[in-house]
Amino acid sequence: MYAITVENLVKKFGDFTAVNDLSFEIKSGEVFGLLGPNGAGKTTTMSMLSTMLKPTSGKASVNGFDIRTNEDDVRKSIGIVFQDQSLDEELTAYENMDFHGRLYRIPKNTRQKKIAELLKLVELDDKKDNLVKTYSGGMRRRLEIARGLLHEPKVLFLDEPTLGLDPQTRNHLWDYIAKLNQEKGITIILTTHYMEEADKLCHRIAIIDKGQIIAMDTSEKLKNDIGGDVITIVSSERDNLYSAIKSLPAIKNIELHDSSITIGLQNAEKHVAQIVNMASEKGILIDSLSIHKPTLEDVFLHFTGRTIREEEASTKDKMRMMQRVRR
Ligand SMILES: Nc1ncnc2c1ncn2[C@@H]1O[C@H](COP(=O)(O)OP(=O)(O)OP(=O)(O)O)[C@@H](O)[C@H]1O
Repeated sequence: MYAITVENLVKKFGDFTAVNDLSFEIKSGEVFGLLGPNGAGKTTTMSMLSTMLKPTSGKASVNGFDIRTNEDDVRKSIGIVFQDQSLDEELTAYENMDFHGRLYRIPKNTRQKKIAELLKLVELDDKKDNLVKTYSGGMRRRLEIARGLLHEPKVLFLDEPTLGLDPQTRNHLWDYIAKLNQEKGITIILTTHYMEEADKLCHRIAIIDKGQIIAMDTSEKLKNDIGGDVITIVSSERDNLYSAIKSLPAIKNIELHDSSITIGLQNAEKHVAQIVNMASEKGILIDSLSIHKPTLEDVFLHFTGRTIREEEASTKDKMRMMQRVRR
């Protein structure tokens, strides 16, 4: 049983293709992640699936409802927590929840019961009468998630759920999201540019770049596919080194980057001496060498030749956080 099916989805803004022929399925009860750098097309995809944006072409259904012809039913069956904060700062947490419940026409008794239950779930019940403007970033996100669940959606959309939060708060929020999925069986689709977040939370991950899915699987499988280990070598003579070692039989894949060479292979410790010896026989200097288990960053690098560039992302985080504070 699929919660979401997407077939050849495309979104163009003028001549620019932001989402380019995406196809995937999400099973009921799954936590599915769209991982990619800024501008990859993640938010645009989520906006189309949640009916906030019309696709240029392609098809998708959410909880069995067509996103093009059955917008109301899609909306009623999903909860959304998007990047830009939409809480009313001048209201308390309870009032924010209550307002949302009224919008969805949830009867008073049920509403009161659900609000109490959800505020407890996200551990905000003792702060329910405090104004949201006194809340920290992490508390606000938890409240947004609780609010998104008030009308009992089957699918929850989380767009960059931990954007701009400190690592401790981020960890805390991951626990809530995992708990929601396990205890309530809610299907979750989330976007992130934090590899650790995708790794920790998602049953399956679609790595997206320039509007296209470049790889999709479980985190473990994606990492295994590029070799059991990764050796990263930094050398000013990396072109020569690349030519010298590229045909070694143990090497599963080898890539040349701006400042390094990455090698995917099994049992790296067995082969590292051979690589170093070949370099020294040719008089090639190695500046540094490291061995590690593949990460999702290695997977991204493997498919795109680039890194997800956390630094750039964090500049954007800061800008967004400043916008939030100003509101
Ligand atoms: N309304 C719009 N008009 C024109 N271009 C747009 C519009 N919305 C998004 N884009 C462009 O589409 C591309 C994908 O944007 P999108 O927001 O989906 O990326 P993203 O992967 O979610 O990254 P981010 O986390 O930065 O939002 C970007 O190049 C963006 O500039």
